[in-house]
Amino acid sequence: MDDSDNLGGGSLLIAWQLKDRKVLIVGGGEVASQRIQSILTTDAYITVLSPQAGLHPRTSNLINTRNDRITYHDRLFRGPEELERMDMVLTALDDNDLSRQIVQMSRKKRIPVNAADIPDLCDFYFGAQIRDGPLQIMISTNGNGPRMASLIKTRLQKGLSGHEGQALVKIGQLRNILKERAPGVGGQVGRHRMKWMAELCNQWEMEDFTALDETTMTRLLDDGWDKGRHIPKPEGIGIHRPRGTTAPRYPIPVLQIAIAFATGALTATVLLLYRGRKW
Ligand SMILES: C[C@@]1(CC(=O)O)c2cc3[nH]c(cc4nc(cc5[nH]c(cc(n2)[C@H]1CCC(=O)O)[C@@](C)(CC(=O)O)[C@@H]5CCC(=O)O)C(CC(=O)O)=C4CCC(=O)O)c(CCC(=O)O)c3CC(=O)O
Ligand SMILES: NC(=O)C1=CN([C@@H]2O[C@H](COP(=O)(O)OP(=O)(O)OC[C@H]3O[C@@H](n4cnc5c(N)ncnc54)[C@H](O)[C@@H]3O)[C@@H](O)[C@H]2O)C=CC1
Repeated sequence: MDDSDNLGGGSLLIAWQLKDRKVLIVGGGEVASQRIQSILTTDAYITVLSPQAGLHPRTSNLINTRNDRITYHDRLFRGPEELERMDMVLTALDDNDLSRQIVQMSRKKRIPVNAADIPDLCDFYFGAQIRDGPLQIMISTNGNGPRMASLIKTRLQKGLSGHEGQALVKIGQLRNILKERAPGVGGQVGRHRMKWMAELCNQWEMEDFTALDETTMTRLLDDGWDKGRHIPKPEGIGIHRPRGTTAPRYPIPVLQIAIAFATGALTATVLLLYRGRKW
């Protein structure tokens, strides 16, 4: 399908940086506990507002163990003053009217807001998440099927090797060292860096990156970047893929061909036997 057939009606998928920003969560039930967990991964400061009696055990636990990031107030929401200096507001309430009012207050102050019980009024939605180190995958159905988002997540997880996060950590380190070695923003040097990094990612297997260390990274830059910006083979700079992580390049087609062959042979045999049978 052509992408241009599909414009409009979607949400912007972005990786929102919230480090040291202030997030208000009104409510402390199960949904709030999930919100807290999601926001904690961003290193934001969280304020939770809810009477103690309404706290889910997971919320209580997070409040107790993460008081470096979470400020808890054991009380009901008081009014617009709660929103002062907040960068984001989330409601996870069993009170739809209050949730609606908080959305309106946030909008007046131009603070992005999500109300767990009123999709139509949300500035943004949460989604199902797959995380592996720096790799972050969000599955959004744009409000259509939250549970289905979770099931699609499980399907996608099965397609990952488990090495992506580690590979990305190494790639991040390598890119930083390369920027130190060939400094400058934009221009010719930027274009060369980008071309070399893109080629390296295209030519190496994901697992090769996981095996990089300080020595082999230096060797890769000495023998590759410095010598005409070429891409060395992993073995050429002393990288031997860790045992058990060698992913065959085309595992599924090979298996499919084998199954198709076996099925074909079996069908032919059955047909021959059937034809040869005297009734
Ligand atoms: C619009 C949105 C707003 C927002 O919350 O940002 C929203 C809204 C609502 N969810 C409701 C119900 C359920 N939500 C879940 C689960 C999740 N909900 C999440 C996101 C979102 N939920 C946003 C859209 C995301 C998208 O469409 O992609 C996930 C993905 C992420 C997260 O919450 O962090 C997380 C799964 C994470 C994971 O497992 O990985 C389950 C399943 C379960 O609990 O097992 C159920 C019951 C079954 C079902 O309904 O599917 C209801 C009540 C409906 C009613 O009353 O009938 C509303 C309000 C309404 O729809 O009116
Ligand atoms: N977006 C999503 O993924 C989902 C959303 N929902 C919706 O999210 C909402 C919350 O769900 P749960 O956490 O399961 O509910 P819950 O009943 O466990 O929690 C409600 C919380 O609101 C607090 N609260 C109530 N009035 C308050 C006030 N005036 N000030 C401060 N805190 C107050 C209570 O103390 C409690 O902590 C529900 O409206 C539900 O429909 C439900 C499931 C999934």
